[in-house]
Amino acid sequence: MADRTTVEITDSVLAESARQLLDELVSDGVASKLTAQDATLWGPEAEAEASIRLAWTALHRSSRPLIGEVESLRTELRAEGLDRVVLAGMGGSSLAPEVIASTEKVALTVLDTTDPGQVADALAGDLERTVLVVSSKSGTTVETDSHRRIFAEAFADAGIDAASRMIVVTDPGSPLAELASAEGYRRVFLADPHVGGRYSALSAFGLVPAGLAGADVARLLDQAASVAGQLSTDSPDNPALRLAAALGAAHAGGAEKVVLADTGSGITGFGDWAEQLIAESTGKQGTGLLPVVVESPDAPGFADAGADATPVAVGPATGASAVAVTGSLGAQFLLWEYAVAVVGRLLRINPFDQPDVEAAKKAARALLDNPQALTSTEEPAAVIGPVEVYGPVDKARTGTLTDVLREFVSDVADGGYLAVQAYLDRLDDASATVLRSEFARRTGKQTTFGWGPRFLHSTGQYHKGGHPNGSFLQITGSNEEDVPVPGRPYTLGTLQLAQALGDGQVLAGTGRPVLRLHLTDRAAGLADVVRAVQELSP
Ligand SMILES: O=P(O)(O)OC[C@H]1O[C@](O)(CO)[C@@H](O)[C@@H]1O
Repeated sequence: MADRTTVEITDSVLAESARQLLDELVSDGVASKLTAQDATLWGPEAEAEASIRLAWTALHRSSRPLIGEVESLRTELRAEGLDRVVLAGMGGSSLAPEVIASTEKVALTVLDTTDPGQVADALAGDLERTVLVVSSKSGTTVETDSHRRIFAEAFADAGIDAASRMIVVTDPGSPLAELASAEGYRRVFLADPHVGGRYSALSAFGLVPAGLAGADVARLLDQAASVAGQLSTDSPDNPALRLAAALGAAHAGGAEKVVLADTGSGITGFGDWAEQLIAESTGKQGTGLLPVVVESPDAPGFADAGADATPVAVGPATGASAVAVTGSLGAQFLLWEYAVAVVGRLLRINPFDQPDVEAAKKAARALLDNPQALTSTEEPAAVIGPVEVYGPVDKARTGTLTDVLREFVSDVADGGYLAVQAYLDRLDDASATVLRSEFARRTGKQTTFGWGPRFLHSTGQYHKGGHPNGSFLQITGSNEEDVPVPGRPYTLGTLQLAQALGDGQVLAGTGRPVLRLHLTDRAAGLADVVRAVQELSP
């Protein structure tokens, strides 16, 4: 793993335009003020929120006591034969531990889905060996609460004392903290409430699940500590200021997309974590940076990035990258957090709120309260084999799936983007991910891919609040089996559909184009959709 933490701006034009911003950031003392948790950096409107969101700058120190606590709990659990860790958590409550665990190659089953099949597969694992980490800062997130209910019932059905298998990470005083104490859950880790979800990688939210799964969390904090001094220095060599200046200058020049490719960082899946940090922090008030996570530096969107995008290497620079960021995982977490907070200042937005996420949650809740709305009225505009088409398509021109998609992509704005949103099983339906590169190659448009509802807690903020130039392709699927949510009048399948339709309504309500393809047979439908995209002209 590359240990030296650097930000190299290899594109000379970008380097030149970043220089002025960098000088301003240095002379304004932004790095030292951020380290000192100065809440005035984002203007008066953001000050109240910022004043309760900046403790992450010190987590490499303040999280130290967790190292021993996590290690001793892990030892205790292992001694009881509990070595399978399942994590229920959305967005900031699961993305960091997933990257940490994958990078260290330790097993962690992450549940950030409402797909009934995927949850059923996790339930079918060996419950005798399982602990469930329930992570939620607010303690109210519907997906996480559903997973907790489902696992509690499954443990009980298997004759296992559920409370003894529940480990909670939450903010003090949250409904989850109260429930955990009322139910006598095995262990509650209370996190620092002055750290927001997407800045919580080095807090209990990142460290507890990853550490219980076997990751070396002390090393992670050491890595972050090793770069903290550099990040707090008001100097043009400060890597976070360099990254912020490069991204800010690129945005000012019309490149609002940040295309992230791993170029040999030694980190697995860093883009998925960075995606939430960038999109939820900056994508609001009609502005922001859209993260586009691609498969490799050769993938479409990176090597052929146009004027609307900046190719950023996570790892050493390549011929195509404009910016390259190297460093160990702990160092990169802290570096990107600093950089994105500083980009918030450059874009004049509050990087610590997510105002448009709530709209989709509200729409989903309304649909759950009126479940007939999910099943009854809407007729598909077309049914093409195992694929139902929903949306404003021209029926006269929709003979084949390729026709439908051709019409849809022809409307993607110039310099806009296409977002593929798959409300499917990210393990069993993993082949859906090829749609990102297939669309990007054939349309020449920047294309993102997200699993629903996971992306709702990440790029979902940008989709609704960021630059209004996205087109949205939702993919939903029939469920062979469904999973009831104990104590709730709905199943996971109903919740999943309500989330897709709710977000679709909100997107469409802002005038953004939305097309939904519903797969009545997932495998056959996905194969047809992929084939149809491949038939679009390049
Ligand atoms: O930790 P919580 O409160 O369950 O929230 C999960 C995620 O949901 C969001 O609040 C909004 O989608 C994210 O910012 C957050 O990381």
